[in-house]
Amino acid sequence: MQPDPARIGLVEDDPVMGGSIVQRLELEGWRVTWWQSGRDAISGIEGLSDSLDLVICDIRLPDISGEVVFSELANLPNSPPFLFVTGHGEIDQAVRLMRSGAVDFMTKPFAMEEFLRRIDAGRRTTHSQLRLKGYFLGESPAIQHAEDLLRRYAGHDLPVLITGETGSGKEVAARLLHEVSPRRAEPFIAVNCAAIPAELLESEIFGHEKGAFTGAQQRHLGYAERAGKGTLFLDEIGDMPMPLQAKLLRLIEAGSFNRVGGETCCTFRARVVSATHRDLSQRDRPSSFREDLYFRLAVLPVTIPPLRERHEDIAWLLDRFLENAASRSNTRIRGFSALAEEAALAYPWPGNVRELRNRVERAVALSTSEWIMPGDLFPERATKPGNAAFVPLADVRDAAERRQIERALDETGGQIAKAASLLAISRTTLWEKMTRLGLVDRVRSTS
Ligand SMILES: Nc1ncnc2c1ncn2[C@@H]1O[C@H](COP(=O)(O)OP(=O)(O)OP(=O)(O)O)[C@@H](O)[C@H]1O
Repeated sequence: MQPDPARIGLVEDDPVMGGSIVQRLELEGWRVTWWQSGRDAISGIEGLSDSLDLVICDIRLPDISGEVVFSELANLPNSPPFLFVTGHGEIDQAVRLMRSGAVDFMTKPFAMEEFLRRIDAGRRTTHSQLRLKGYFLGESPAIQHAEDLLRRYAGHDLPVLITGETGSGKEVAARLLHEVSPRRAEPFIAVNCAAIPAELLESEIFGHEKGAFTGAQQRHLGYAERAGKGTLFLDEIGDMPMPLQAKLLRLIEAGSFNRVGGETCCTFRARVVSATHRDLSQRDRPSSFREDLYFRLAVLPVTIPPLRERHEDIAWLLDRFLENAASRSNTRIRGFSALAEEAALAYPWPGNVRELRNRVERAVALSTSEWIMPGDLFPERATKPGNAAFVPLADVRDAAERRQIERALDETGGQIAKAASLLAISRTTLWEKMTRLGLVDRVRSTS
């Protein structure tokens, strides 16, 4: 199944289950170390942590729970990824563990082929390969954390709720989730619940039979049916009218629905992924949103942070959208001026990524020089001084210094002496700045 033999740790107290897992994994060519209690596993894994590619851990153990094993080992410098094996009643706990960093979970009973596939996907080598390929959503630790979660959620059929401000990239995240899931060859159907008039939404989602209402001249298949075995993405779910919420709950819980005016019960096979810019959690949920539906939709939650909380992505997105816009037009623009970049880093981006994309596209269309200037990105500032939001000057300087240092280190393959010379500062000054800005990991050689 895989070229290199993996080293797997197994924490399972049931001798029959444990024995058969060990036998099967060894047949696959993997080396397995088996512990039958949580305490034995903690001391065993501590000693082997570096060399284990994955730990498969039962949640219910005779002495302590698998959750305690995981949390006690989580702080090891090179702690291995954990795949949990759970009973049906423990899904909530498994989901909580995934949110705190476990790589995956399987519910008993499971098919061995699927189990092997999950082990192969979750083990450490695959993860480092994934890292090497880079992330799709951005460069900041915050967005990479969200992307890691989405990739972990991809192998499951449970509903996912994506929360984030308008324009932050919730639909992009939903599409990524679909693309990395086993459903990728099936349809991805996106429905914006806020954009469709309430009286049409039911027949748009569930379809209708001929004659169901005036004007229904033929049978119409709704989004739920057209999604097939793919993904049904319900955007702005917080705007779904109350009467439809009950029908949606049935769609998810029973896996079935009726077309409007129809008697036949249709089977629903798609995965539901929904998104909202509102906080639908218990604390702030509007009374117009059903609590039971919220819990059903949010089994696997993920938050897309606003752009102002992920500065590292601003420069990355600027370059990406500039490249896109430039490839579509016959532009002679070579890039962003340092001042334009600083202005972008200092701006709070209330409209998030969508606003950044629009501003770059407009700047490319209107700029008259080879380098995009602050006024191209923020033309309104020229006419409305004082309108722009302010951030501390020190933050602007740090962001600009970080970006230039990162560029110099990239250019020199992480060699501090050469980078210092490119930046026309001493090695000591560069080192001090890198320490302050948290960039010391980028250094390869201090020669
Ligand atoms: N990580 C990203 N990489 C590239 N483009 C992105 C990224 N995130 C968002 N975008 C772009 O930003 C715009 C808004 O993204 P998207 O529609 O996914 O946001 P949203 O949160 O779903 O918005 P809304 O709340 O309005 O539904 C789109 O043009 C999208 O292509």
